Amino acid sequence: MKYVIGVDLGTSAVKVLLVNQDGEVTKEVARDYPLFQEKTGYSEQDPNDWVDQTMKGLSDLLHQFEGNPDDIEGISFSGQMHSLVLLDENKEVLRNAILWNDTRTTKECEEIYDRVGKDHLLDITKNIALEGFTLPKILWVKNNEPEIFNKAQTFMLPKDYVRYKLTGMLHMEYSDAAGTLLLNVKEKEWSKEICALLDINPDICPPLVDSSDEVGTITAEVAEMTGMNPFTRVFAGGADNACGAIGSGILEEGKTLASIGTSGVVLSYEASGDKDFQGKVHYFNHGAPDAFYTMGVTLAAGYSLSWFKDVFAKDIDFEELLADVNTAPIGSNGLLFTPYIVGERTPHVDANIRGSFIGMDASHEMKHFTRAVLEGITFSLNESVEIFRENGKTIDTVVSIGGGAKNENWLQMQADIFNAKIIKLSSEQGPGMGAAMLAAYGCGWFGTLQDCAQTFIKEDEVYYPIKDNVENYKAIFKFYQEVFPLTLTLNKQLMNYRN
Ligand SMILES: Nc1ncnc2c1ncn2[C@@H]1O[C@H](COP(=O)(O)OP(=O)(O)O)[C@@H](O)[C@H]1O
Ligand SMILES: O=C(CO)[C@@H](O)[C@H](O)COP(=O)(O)O
Repeated sequence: MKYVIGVDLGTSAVKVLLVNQDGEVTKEVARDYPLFQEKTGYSEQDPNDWVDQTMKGLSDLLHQFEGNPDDIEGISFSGQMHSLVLLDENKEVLRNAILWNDTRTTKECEEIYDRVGKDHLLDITKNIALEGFTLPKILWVKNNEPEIFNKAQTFMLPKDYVRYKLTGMLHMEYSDAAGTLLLNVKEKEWSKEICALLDINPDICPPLVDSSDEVGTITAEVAEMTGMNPFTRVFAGGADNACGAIGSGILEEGKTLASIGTSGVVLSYEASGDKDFQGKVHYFNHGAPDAFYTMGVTLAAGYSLSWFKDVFAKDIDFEELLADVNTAPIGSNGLLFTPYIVGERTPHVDANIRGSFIGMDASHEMKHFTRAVLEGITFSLNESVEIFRENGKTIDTVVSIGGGAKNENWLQMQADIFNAKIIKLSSEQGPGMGAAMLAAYGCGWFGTLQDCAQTFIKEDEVYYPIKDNVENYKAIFKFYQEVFPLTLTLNKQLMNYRN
């Protein structure tokens, strides 16, 4: 039996999957790393933590593997998007990575609009300037840390940096490059024009490759450290959401994905790169050849739940925390939560808004708060579902992946709030599976990614919307939507008291 490895470099952890030719995940290892939040709005990680933990994860996997390492033919990567890694002339990391959920760059977004023009930016990149994208982060370093910026020879994204450390070969692939705001998404080339308008040397942009391109083999040193065969073929991989889409079979029009990881995403396949969503949703290159996808993003989806657990229930695990949520009624007995704890992206582009619990009552217990958090996260994702429906998309079936798909009550809640059939796959590790599929396709096991999907993707459970619940949630969703405008001014004023 032959195998491939899919590495998913998430925000909370790196997950390493060993997948056989039948698409079965035969081993799975996860290793986490810290997130640094020095100030409100800041979010950083050390790129070397990603590399160390990936190497350890691969080594753990190889130790547990009872077969012959020579049978592991290929490896590929999925990674958190947008996060900026800057390298010097010796390809050493210059500072911590500034992550996708770091929102310190509001001024830089304004600078981009001033110098490039909003419509022109949208024409070239298909996207608006959001604090989370990479270009505003590059400008932030240029404006605030010129001594570091002047030393920068190249910029990278997380999984591209890890792949570089494993192979010695430096590339970026299109699905992640699309999230930088420096790529001409339709033409698939770096925008020299945007670089010129913002006084950025275009040479910092790395060479571009396709997701399934073979970029080399692992180095002898990495082989030695992990137990892998030095001839293991390495394929570029994709942005975590592009890989999540591949790993969930979102490979043709009409298919929708909901991912609840640290962020939350509702994603839809697009065959062409010339539709106009006016920047209401993100519009990026897919990891599948010549395809695209659109998506809405909740900045703190799983992160709202893990924040809640860390602050109020540190000593129990997620299973215990969620064990009795179903004994609390729909609407959490009149308690609403908005998951804006690090600001929001879709549908409210607002780095300063913050979350709320509305309607706290003396009768509320832990289970009501926990349920309200799950409901608030899912309502936020439903705002993206609504945008897609308003733009004419039919959303009747949604594949649900990510850590949030581990809980069956939450899956039923998604069915009831989205008013759509929810499919849970046999592995909730969509991005890691997508990365493994890119390696399997790259190794020539299948003629197309679609063929690979037929073998690799297996449905586990289906959750159907329950009519009464759907009606109840429709009414509560309207109240949820009122919280943003009602708390806007208050949150602006409170900003002065955040450190
Ligand atoms: N058993 C569980 N039930 C429900 N949600 C969970 C469970 N375990 C983890 N999660 C949620 O999943 C999130 C992590 O999902 P994951 O897809 O691994 O994220 P990432 O790819 O960003 O690292 C956590 O923040 C948490 O909210
Ligand atoms: O910023 C985005 C997408 O635009 C996020 O979806 C990141 O890609 C991080 O993903 P997770 O760690 O939540 O998987």
